[in-house]
Amino acid sequence: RLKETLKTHFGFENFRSKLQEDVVKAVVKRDRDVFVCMPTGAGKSLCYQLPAVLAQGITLVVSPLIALIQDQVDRLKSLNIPACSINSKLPVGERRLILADLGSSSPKLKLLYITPEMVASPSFQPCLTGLCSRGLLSYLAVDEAHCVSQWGHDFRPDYLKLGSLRARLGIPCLALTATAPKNVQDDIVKSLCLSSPLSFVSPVFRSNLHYDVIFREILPNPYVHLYAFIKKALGQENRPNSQGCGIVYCRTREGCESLAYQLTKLGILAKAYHAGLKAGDRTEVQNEWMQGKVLVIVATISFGMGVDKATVRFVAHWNLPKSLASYYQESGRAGRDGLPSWCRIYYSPKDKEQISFLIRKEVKRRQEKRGCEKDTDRAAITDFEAMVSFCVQEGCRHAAISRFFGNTAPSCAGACDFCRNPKAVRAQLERATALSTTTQAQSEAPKGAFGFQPDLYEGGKKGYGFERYDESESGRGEDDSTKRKKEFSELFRKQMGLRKAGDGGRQDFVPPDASCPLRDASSQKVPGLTVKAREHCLSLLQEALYGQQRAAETSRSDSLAAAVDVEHEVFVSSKSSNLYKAAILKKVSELKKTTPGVETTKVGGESRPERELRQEAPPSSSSVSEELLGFTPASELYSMKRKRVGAGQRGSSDPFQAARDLLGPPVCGPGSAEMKSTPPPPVTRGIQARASAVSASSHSSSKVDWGLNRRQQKLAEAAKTSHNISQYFPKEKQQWTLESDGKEGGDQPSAPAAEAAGASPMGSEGRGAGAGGGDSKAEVVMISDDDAEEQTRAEPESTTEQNKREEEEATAPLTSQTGDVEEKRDSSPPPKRSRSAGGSSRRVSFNPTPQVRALPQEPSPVTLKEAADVVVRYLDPFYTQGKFASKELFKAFARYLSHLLTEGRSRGRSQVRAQAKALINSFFSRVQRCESEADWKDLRRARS
Ligand SMILES: Nc1ncnc2c1ncn2[C@@H]1O[C@H](COP(=O)(O)OP(=O)(O)OP(=O)(O)O)[C@@H](O)[C@H]1O
Ligand SMILES: [Zn+2]
Repeated sequence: RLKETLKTHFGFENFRSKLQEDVVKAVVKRDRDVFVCMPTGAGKSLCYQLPAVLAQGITLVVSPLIALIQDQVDRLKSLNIPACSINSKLPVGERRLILADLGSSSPKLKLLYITPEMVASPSFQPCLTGLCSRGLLSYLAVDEAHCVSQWGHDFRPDYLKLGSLRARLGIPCLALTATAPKNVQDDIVKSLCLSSPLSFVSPVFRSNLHYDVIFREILPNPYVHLYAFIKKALGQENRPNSQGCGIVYCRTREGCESLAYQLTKLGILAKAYHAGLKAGDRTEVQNEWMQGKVLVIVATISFGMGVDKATVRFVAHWNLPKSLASYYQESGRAGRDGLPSWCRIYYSPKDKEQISFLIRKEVKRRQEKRGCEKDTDRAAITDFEAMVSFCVQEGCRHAAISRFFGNTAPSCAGACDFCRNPKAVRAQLERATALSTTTQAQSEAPKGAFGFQPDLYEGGKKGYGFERYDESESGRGEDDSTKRKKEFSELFRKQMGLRKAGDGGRQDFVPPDASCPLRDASSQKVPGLTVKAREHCLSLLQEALYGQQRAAETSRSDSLAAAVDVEHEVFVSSKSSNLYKAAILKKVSELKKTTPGVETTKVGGESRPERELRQEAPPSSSSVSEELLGFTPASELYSMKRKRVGAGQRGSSDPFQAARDLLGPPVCGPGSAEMKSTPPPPVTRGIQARASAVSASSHSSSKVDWGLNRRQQKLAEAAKTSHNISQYFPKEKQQWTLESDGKEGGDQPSAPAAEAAGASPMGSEGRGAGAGGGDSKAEVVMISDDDAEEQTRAEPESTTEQNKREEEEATAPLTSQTGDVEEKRDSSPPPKRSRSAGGSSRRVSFNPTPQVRALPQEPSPVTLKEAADVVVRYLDPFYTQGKFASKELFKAFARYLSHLLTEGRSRGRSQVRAQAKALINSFFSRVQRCESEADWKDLRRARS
């Protein structure tokens, strides 16, 4: 009967192994709990899926990742096996249907997949209790069961709740894992309350996997080395059309992008995959890889769980994995078809240092958070030590893995570099040692195993700084962030002090975590500025923005995206760590000033994070020096508001606010030494402040430009003599009046269009924080990189990990274009703008001229954003076809073209569309593949 079901339902003639058969037989008996530890790809899923099909009732399967679940459910559905999942991403309609089936007397469903969080969620309890009381549950299967163990490499606190679930359900339980050493196995049995389970544990050894380790630092050109390895592994040297493919794991998102680029440049089409990509992009890349259109995927560890591809011929690790257990799992994705496959680590001692630092940091943070130490705290350290040992040892790699999992050393038969050629391994080690001795000439000899200083580690629960799972860190309050900051600085100083001892100020930049959302996260452009400090500043900005945008119902992820932009803007224009911090601080306080109903815990008139930063910021006089150095104080920047850039500026903000500002007290301190000695009248200062805002927004950070255009000068003159300056705001008045009418919408794109353009909920208004119509800066921001992407690939991001977006590219300065745009704005009619309810209501209170409502509306020309929309749409297919050497180039080109199309006289939409199409087509008829910006230097001529 088993064989028959295996064939009719799963299409397999036989069990994959005797072990698989034995497990299935034991499970269908239903008289014992079962524990299964089988290598990756051994066919564990079938061990519960087949019994589930045969059983009366429903099998509840707990799995850690929604993506993994989705994959399994899709596979089962394709086999016509009734399976589904209830999770947070499920559309309401589908959820209702599933619950209806589960509530019926004889549900059709055979397998119900859920995450551990869902199992524990109150909303799921009635359904669970109903199923249980009606005796409709047949099995509880716990996949990736090592997540229940605090000794395991992927401990997941919610898995701990499964013990009580198991006791409550009273049905046979099956726990499955591929990566569980003895202590983890014991922990699983204990934590899941398995009662004297039948254990099926097969050795981890997979003879078809060939392991080796290459010391990256001694290679003349590591990229070329990797390229050669890939070529060889894919057999392309001899068989150009072989079906194989491979994975390169990188620790950071940035690393993925640049490595994919390097490989593609060398001739192997490789694409990056990481949580910073939009969901749609990730799916696209994964599909292309699954279908063999892209041979190499360069991914962070967010890729691979549940990916069942048999022909993975190699798995390379460009960076050191966090533990030997995870390495076994990740490398085990190779050779699932049983054919020879290659697993390589590009080892680097620098990498080791950085990762061990991150591990220690995370360990310490968690310990402090918990307030005590635990026995399991050392697990993270020892697992990482085992990983390092695997790389730097002189011994069989397979034996190292087997020993780690408690198996006896297998007969490797040349399936690792050491067993194949021990001399070469030794020679490599010697060369690496010699190299490190040279570079660290005077430095203190590292203590402890593999250069660690064990007493510094003091254990750790689970964190490595780059967890696999999307574990929510919600609830981390201000207190915690303060603590983290302190702890980080302490640990950092201590570590760096230790490392620097005697080595003459070696580079001590701590690299970003894999999930670091900062743009240009690895850049060391600002001396002394740490990634951590930048992250902290980002969180302050995000909080401020979130508070400000709440009225517009902007989500946290959007405020993060906006914060990333602002932070990056400050970062690129800062020359020292202190100036950077001061600029951030000002931005934060400025944002808070404009936040309706600010909810910050103020201590002594200042919020805690602000105070904290201020302690590190330069004295207040620095604002003067900042300006002299070319920095514009944030109070003048209004970067998150629509900036008013002088009267008549198209789409500029509330005229009354502007007038009030202009006539009121000075906005900020003096802007230059010259101004300091002869302060101009307030109105001029107000305008100057705005002029400086334009200057800053144009990224002309090297000088403060006080030049006013004619209109602005006129305005200043008028303001000196009269308070009636409204004549200079006719268009704005019209705009304001329409807005104050309470109409939301105006010229805003329709909802789907806005979404497609990346405008919802953080499109043009989102970035402006509901503070007014679009100005030139806002327009520039609008077609900044992430918007450009969103225009074609708008997809909601929902998991925590997905929301941690990383913006890799620096926003191009666009200085010249900005100037062009501004010129045009002066003479072009203002577009109507929608604004948030919050923004609108604030302005209504200043409305003295409702009668202006009747003013005729002028037609709105195509805006920069709309042009960008069009451009990206036409350009995207070319990008997809690999016609751009990099994503940066694609974006730069899109930006350039958008500006080009909106330059000069205003155009209608269809005109812009036609021009964009013609220009792009003619460009690619001349240029085979866009390799540099020089390729489009003739485009302007082509247009004219
Ligand atoms: N009896 C069988 N005959 C042939 N193929 C099988 C058999 N059982 C399972 N497989 C196939 O083996 C592959 C691996 O199975 P599965 O995904 O269950 O592995 P796993 O042990 O869960 O691996 P991982 O630990 O990586 O999740 C799948 O493509 C599955 O369809
Ligand atoms: Zn070996």
